[in-house]
Amino acid sequence: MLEAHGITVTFGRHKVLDRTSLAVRPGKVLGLAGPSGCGKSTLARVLALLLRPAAGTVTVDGQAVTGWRHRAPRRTSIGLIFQQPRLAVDPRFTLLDVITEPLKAARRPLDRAHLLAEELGLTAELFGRRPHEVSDGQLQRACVARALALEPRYLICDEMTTMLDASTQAHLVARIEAYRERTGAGVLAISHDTELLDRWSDGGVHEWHATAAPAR
Ligand SMILES: Nc1ncnc2c1ncn2[C@@H]1O[C@H](COP(=O)(O)OP(=O)(O)OP(=O)(O)O)[C@@H](O)[C@H]1O
Repeated sequence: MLEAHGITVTFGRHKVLDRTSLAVRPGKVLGLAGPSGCGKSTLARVLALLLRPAAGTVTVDGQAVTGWRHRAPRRTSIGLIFQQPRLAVDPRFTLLDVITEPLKAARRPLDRAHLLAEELGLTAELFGRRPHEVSDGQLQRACVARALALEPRYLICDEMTTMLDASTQAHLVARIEAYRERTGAGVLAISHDTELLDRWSDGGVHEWHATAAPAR
């Protein structure tokens, strides 16, 4: 399980998360909905071990993350797909660079990148293009391929399809479902689209009504 226990995050005097807890089970999709600004993306970054909370712990398959200097295996066991792909990639990278980035960092063979790209519906002519030469949907497909490259045990999809058309959304969700079925990965699906979450989540939808503490 990927678990957050009593997570508190404060930006300046603004307490964004106040002792928040949540658990993503292997093989299940947990939906997370809630009003804009309530801290969903902040929690996603904490769970992906990218942001250290002021209090609370993250546990990955029973192992508490301590000290926040993760060894590579634990960090690579969680994949994060961001809402805005253009903010999530280096603008100098080609789509193939985007997909091979984690493989290079983990010193894994790069040939897998072509297969991943094909599975995500990217044709070879797109491999050499840079972010400004592709559509948002094509770039997000590359970001999903990047997130799956190291076969993470957990995937966090943070408003992954909000800005995309219905057919691209359906394709990306189907790819993640195929991955989940094959590997038994757990998925946290964050979205404003409660219809999508109702369709997608078999591990329940966590409706997060609590708004963040107001800034004083
Ligand atoms: N690095 C940061 N520094 C200061 N404030 C931040 C930072 N990141 C987020 N915040 C603030 O924390 C609050 C929660 O932001 P977050 O992005 O987690 O909300 P969200 O629920 O994901 O919203 P949305 O649904 O609109 O994406 C917001 O008020 C935001 O302005």
